[in-house]
Amino acid sequence: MLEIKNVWKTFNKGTVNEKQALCGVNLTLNDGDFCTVIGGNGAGKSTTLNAIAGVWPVDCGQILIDGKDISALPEHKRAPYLGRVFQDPMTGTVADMEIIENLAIAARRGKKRGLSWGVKADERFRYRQMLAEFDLGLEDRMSSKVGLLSGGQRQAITLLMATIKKPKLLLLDEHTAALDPKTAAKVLELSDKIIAENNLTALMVTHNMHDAITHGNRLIMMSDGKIILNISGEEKKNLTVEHLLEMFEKASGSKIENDRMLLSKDK
Ligand SMILES: Nc1ncnc2c1ncn2[C@@H]1O[C@H](COP(=O)(O)OP(=O)(O)OP(=O)(O)O)[C@@H](O)[C@H]1O
Repeated sequence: MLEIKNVWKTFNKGTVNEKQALCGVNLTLNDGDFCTVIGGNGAGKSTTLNAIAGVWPVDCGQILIDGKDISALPEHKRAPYLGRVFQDPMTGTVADMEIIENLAIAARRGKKRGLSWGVKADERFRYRQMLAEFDLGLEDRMSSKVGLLSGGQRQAITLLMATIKKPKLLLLDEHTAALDPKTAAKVLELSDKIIAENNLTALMVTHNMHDAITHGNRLIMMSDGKIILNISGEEKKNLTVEHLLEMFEKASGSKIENDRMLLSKDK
């Protein structure tokens, strides 16, 4: 489904700030794989997601979705394949618009404005049902402006917007990191549910080792722009934080230096 083949990315080439952020990344995800991505500070996790989304061109290598090479496509032409949720709850939604308007915009992504732009009763009913499943009371607030919602509620709406058109690939970039632990757990539960119910393929960057272990069927660990661990199947199911730390130290030859990751290891 997703194939990343020998992708390299250098920032600020030829300057004192030159940084080789991706060094020959290779990754294949099958349909329905839910892969968590963990690693130290500056390991290349967000850069990998940006490379897939086409935020900038990569130096070399290929990115394929369902066998189609999207490496040369600009960001807006990759958007139909992708759904993305960022860390900041403010980024995915339009604060001044109602919940229902935000959802309607997401559902019409890629379509030309026309007579069908108004929200019909059956569409309203569908959104109401989707929101009711979240169990956050949002189904009774469909006409509320999104700016009035809490960070967790807003992130739940962003998640729904990112998946409403069933993207080929869902990119979650530390999407619960700005939330309090209880809300983060709720948004993760919603993410699991949406991914499973729609059989989505997903990549989720997290600094929380416990979350990386307990969610998804795959786990990759990055260090210095490379994937140093790629775990799946029974090995993923039986993984513990201690084991993961040991494997990281063995594979990278160093101790983990990401404070946030270490802080989250006992949760
Ligand atoms: N647009 C950019 N311009 C210059 N350097 C960048 C850019 N984006 C990322 N980098 C650098 O590339 C390296 C990898 O960054 P990236 O954001 O992918 O790390 P990360 O694994 O997501 O880390 P963190 O957990 O700290 O967010 C870092 O050294 C970062 O400073």
